[in-house]
Amino acid sequence: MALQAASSAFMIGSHVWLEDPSDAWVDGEVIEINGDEIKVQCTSNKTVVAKTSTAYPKDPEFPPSGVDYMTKLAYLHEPGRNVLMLAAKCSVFNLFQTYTGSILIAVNPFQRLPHLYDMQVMKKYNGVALGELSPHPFAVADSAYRQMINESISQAILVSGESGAGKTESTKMLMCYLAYMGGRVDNAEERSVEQKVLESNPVLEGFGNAKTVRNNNSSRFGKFVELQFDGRGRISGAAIRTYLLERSRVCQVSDRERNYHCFYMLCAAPKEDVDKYKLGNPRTFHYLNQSNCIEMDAINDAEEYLATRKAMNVVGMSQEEQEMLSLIGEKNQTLLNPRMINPGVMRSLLKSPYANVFFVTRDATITKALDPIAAALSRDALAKIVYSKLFDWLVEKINVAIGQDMESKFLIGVLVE
Ligand SMILES: Nc1ncnc2c1ncn2[C@@H]1O[C@H](COP(=O)(O)OP(=O)(O)OP(=O)(O)O)[C@@H](O)[C@H]1O
Repeated sequence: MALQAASSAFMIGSHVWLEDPSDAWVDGEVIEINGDEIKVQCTSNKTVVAKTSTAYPKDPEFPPSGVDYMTKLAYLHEPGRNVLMLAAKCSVFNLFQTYTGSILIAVNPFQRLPHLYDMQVMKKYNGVALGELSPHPFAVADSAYRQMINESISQAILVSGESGAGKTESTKMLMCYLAYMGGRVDNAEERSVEQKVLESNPVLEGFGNAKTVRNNNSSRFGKFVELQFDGRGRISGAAIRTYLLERSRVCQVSDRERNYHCFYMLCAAPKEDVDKYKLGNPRTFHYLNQSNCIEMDAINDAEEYLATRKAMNVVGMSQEEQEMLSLIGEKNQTLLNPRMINPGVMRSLLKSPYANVFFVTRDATITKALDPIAAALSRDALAKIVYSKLFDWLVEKINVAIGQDMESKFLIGVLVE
């Protein structure tokens, strides 16, 4: 949000922000006004002449330790926001989070800060009104939980922001807190619903996340996580609804980005699996080698493969179902309804450089040769459909494993857009 001051608002002595090519923003005091230009004595001691239209007013009272609430800022504009974030980074506890009204604005810290999200911190936020303690995702989750209990109304939390802003991480924190509040303690032997939701994440991320220019682990789908509660506020079930998976990525990858993680994981699987599924170097696959980015420093595909297989076991996927997923590399037909498509025909269709369009009538099979471009387009269209069906199937599988409670009294939904 940018509220730019009218040029006439500046007087000699006004405090202003000016954009600076090396320091991003510099602040100072107006010492001269000449028509539409102002001369500013900067706090860094240099003197700058700038157009009044490019200057932003500065709040001289802004506390160097920062503010908890954005609404406490006199001016909401780009330099003010930057200063706020800088101040937030410097403060002792209130790292990277602020409120504007009842909306929490969380800035991606790009570093792990476990001391801000551990059990002790959860205990601290339990039952405390929003705004009493420092801004935190736990405070938002607590407020939703309390309102659900006190007013007997289901709640929804919207997590919004640009790619890489930290939506997925914030959602995990919200889930952890809600799990802490509504966790079942009656059967310690059995894994709880909330545990299953969190444990299913690696599977969902393996097939729905990819490296983009902005985020090494970008979710390429929208998600609505529904936590269901009984009348006593205990979690009784959960469901994950996904929407708008980015299908084009399956067959088209820009440079510096990657296809979905699962493809690289499969290629980095232990040798016996690679041989079994007839996989190999990812650079030999057209859907993977369109981009130069194959390996990533931050992600070890071989380890991720094992972690994902483990998570598949945890969410209750049988060995046979896992094998079926692995076969996507070579035999797409296994994922299609076998009554509709003959596996042998499909194999020859996909392997042939001149794929055929075919129609099966009661009396005959009619085939028509496609030119290579049309054949490649058909192949891509098929791959996209197969992949999105696979993803939907996976989500359904996860939901069965987690267990929905059709009788639940309330729910708290977390929508990640
Ligand atoms: N609170 C946090 N603590 C530590 N690291 C974080 C936090 N939030 C984000 N990050 C880091 O930033 C990366 C990107 O965050 P995240 O995946 O949550 O973004 P996103 O908004 O969900 O992006 P996309 O829309 O592309 O999926 C994470 O992989 C993590 O490394």
